[in-house]
Amino acid sequence: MTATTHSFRELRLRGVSRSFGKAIALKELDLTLYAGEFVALLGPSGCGKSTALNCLAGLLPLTGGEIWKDEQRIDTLPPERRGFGMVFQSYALFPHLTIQRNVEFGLRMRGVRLVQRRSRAAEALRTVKLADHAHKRPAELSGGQQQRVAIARALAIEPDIILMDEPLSNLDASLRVELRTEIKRLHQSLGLSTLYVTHDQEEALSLADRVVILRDGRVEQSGPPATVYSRPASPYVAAFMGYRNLFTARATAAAGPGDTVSVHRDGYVFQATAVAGVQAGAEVTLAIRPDEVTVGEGGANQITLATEVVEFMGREIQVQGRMRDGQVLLLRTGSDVVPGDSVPVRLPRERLLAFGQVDG
Ligand SMILES: Nc1ncnc2c1ncn2[C@@H]1O[C@H](COP(=O)(O)OP(=O)(O)OP(=O)(O)O)[C@@H](O)[C@H]1O
Repeated sequence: MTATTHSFRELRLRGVSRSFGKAIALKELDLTLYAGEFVALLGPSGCGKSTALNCLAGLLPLTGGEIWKDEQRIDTLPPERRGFGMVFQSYALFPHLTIQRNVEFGLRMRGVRLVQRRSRAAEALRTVKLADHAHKRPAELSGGQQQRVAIARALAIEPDIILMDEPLSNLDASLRVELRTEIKRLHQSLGLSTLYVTHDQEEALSLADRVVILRDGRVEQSGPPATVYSRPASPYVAAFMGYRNLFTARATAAAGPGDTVSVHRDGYVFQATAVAGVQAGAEVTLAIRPDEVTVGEGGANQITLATEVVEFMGREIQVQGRMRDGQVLLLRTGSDVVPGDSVPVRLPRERLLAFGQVDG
């Protein structure tokens, strides 16, 4: 298949809400997808990701808000007229149909004639490198191959946008990584606009041009992978981005966004980087990733860690220890550390983030 010519500029969710009785799954969600973009909707279970995708696809009616594709309002259209291809966690293939017929299915529903159907399905199967399996039935393929069939089926209808809901979740670890690369390759070669739902930060960061983190049915942060990874906007996003060390301290002076802020905690004084403005005397949450904590003497933010648990991780080890005041700290290092050691470690100022305590 050749690179997509986009038939729209932007898809816009405006104040989209969805409730189930008293439970609010989406709260006035605003979200824009630009043509050609790969956007990952990321968040923990229950934050509203699937609801957002299903509202978009027309599988769930909205209880508030609107969805627009350029100047066309589409939340009032039936699913098949919205121009989306869908890929689900469960491959949702028909077991009694051949792979070829499964891929043709959406085209048949749209009244595409047999000859054209055949050639478009064959082309989609070539794109996902499954042309040789066209005559087989789903049960004869691996999980990863079945999901590629589902992707081919979505591609065959030549959608404006592909919606993917946790497409890799049913696969084992090695297949997951393999198909992730395949999805990235398809996006790079076809330039298809994609909205991809996942709870896996690594998947979101590796695939997407832009990551949107949802919290309780609202956008908590939206930005390029490198930004949400190194500059999370809140402790909630930080926790999701692998900042496994989160603990409180108190600011000794006010600081603006990006400034160095001095904080103290139980006899320790740390220099940290303020993510947003911090008031003097305010409680802050400090966040640092285990792989940013360094072992060794020297420099500011030096503490001694009483090590408790050491886990072998391949190139590195993960160490769990306690600070003098009992606070648990995780680090990753190539140094030789054993349980029961007293190890000097440093929390580099530029990687130790301080969040004002607005949302816990
Ligand atoms: N059919 C339903 N009836 C009642 N509540 C629902 C229904 N579907 C979703 N919810 C609720 O809406 C909220 C958002 O659910 P949703 O499935 O969108 O979350 P999610 O982020 O996709 O989570 P998961 O990854 O577990 O699917 C949750 O609190 C959920 O319990």
